[in-house]
Amino acid sequence: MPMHEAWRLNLRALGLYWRYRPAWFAATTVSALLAAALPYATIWFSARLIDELAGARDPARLRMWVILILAVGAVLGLAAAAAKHWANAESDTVEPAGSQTIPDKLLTMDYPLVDDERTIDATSRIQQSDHFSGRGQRTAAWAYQASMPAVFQVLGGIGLSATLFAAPVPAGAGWLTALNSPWLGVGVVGVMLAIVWVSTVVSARGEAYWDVLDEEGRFGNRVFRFFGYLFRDAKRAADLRMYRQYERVALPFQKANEPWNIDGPFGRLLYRRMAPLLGAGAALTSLITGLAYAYVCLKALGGAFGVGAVTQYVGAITTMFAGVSKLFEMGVQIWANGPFLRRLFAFLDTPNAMYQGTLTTEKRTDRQYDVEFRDVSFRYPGAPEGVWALRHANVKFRVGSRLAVVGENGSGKTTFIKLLCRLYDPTEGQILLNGIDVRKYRYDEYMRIFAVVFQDFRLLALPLGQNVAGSAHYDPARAARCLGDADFGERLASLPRGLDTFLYRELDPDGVEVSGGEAQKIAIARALYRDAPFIVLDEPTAALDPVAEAEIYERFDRIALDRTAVYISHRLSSCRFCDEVAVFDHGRIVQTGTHGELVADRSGKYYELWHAQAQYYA
Ligand SMILES: Nc1ncnc2c1ncn2[C@@H]1O[C@H](COP(=O)(O)OP(=O)(O)OP(=O)(O)O)[C@@H](O)[C@H]1O
Repeated sequence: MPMHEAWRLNLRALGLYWRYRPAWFAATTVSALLAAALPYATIWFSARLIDELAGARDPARLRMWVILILAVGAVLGLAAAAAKHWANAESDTVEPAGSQTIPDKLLTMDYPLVDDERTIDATSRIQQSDHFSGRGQRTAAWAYQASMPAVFQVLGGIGLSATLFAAPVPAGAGWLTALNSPWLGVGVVGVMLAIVWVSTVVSARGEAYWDVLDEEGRFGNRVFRFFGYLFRDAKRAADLRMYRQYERVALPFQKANEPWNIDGPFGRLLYRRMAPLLGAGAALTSLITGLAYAYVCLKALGGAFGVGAVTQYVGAITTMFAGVSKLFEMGVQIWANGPFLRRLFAFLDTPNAMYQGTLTTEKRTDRQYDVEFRDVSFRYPGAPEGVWALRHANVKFRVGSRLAVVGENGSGKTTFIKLLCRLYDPTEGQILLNGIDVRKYRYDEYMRIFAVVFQDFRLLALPLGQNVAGSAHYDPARAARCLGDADFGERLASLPRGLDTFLYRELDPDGVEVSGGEAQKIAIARALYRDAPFIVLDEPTAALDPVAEAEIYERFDRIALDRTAVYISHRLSSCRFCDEVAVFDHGRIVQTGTHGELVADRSGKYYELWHAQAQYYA
């Protein structure tokens, strides 16, 4: 990647931190300035002290230099420590900006993009680089942090060593007077710069391997992430034991796909190709100290300056060149970081394709929201041509009615719900709200019309009340009422801390482990608390025992009140409570009608499903 492109990307990455916390830049800069000033002050004052010792040895002046060395050292030391403390505190504060970038993007991405293979791959690679080599956003911050002291080191070094080249060797010093040639000074600096350059080029070759490693470890990292979480998930523990999943399935897979070990491709690259280059690059810079000593000592030998100045000049030159080589190294880091940032920004710049309308959704107390599917077809992104999850669906929801959606596995029921609440947009056809295409409404407002309990709903390891209300501040009486309506009232009464009881034990040792059915009731209560005009339950009773199921259905009319209710169920007996049933088969709505009408149609799908189920209960 061209250097200017790498710079642009790194500056853009710094912009992410700037937006989050400009004070971090100030703290880092001030801290770097003070940290660089301290050694130079010590070098300068020590040189004066040594000169005095080697010369007049005036006790008053010696005392003054000693006091100055101590005082300046103490003041600068304290100031540097305070600035470092400030900079560290700022770094801790700015750290979340680094880890929040991906979650922020994922939370605002179009839903279909979130589980897209490209998103999974991109986030996996970005996090892999971040954790493994620190490449990406954090390297940009780190390069800034490391460059600032180097800049001040170089400036201070120039200030303290400028007189070195000007100080002449007296005429009587024989061949050493040759050192007075300005070209020699230029030559010495030139050779030092050349050493830094060669060392930089060698290191750059080493650093370039990070990108190769990133590519090599691409799949291995996904394996690594999967296995990293495998054992931490307590919910997997039973399966792992029952089927000896780890020994029999996971371990062989892990072994076959593990690229990290020292003998694998990863180890070969990292230890045999990259490490020697980085080592050689670092070793080369030590030549600079040798050269500085040779030049300065020869000039001192010729009588250009006293012994005190030798310490000053050697100290100044080596510190300065350490700064120069650090700046070159940072240049390499910035360059090597470019491809990683390109991937990060390619991900962050992924455009949202779903149309975001501007119409506001009317707030109606009578809940008169007419929703209609008009010839809707849908194919999942990436699904092969001709594979439709939903085909030519036509449904008009009757306000305040109960619609049951039934059908075999994979017939398109959940897809239908996801389209209804606009997690996806139809591939063909339209969904209308009060006669207007739903795409034209503001997305957040449209979503507020629905309260959905998804099949794979998730609760948080936080207090029960907050789970139900979906908010840290809520109305406890309403939350308790909704839990009661969802048949969780008795269980709530048994909890000593009531609504304040934490669910699960991740965050509270006294948290309760709720059963699958209890979790489902809490999820239903959550949907009720939302008080949306549409309530949608995707297999609301799958995990409920028969008594609870009957309870829920009996109450359902009362619970749903004047809401339009849609629920998907595999237990067809529940359809008797509904005003209408839509039967799905291979992505098509093949029948609609009441339970009674559909059961009477002996040639229909519903009849087939009903009798298949009735057999089990006969
Ligand atoms: N995210 C997805 N990407 C690609 N295909 C999907 C995705 N989700 C579902 N499908 C496919 O779409 C079809 C319909 O799935 P859907 O989940 O709507 O069925 P369902 O009727 O709800 O099934 P079930 O009764 O098992 O819950 C299935 O063939 C499924 O494989």
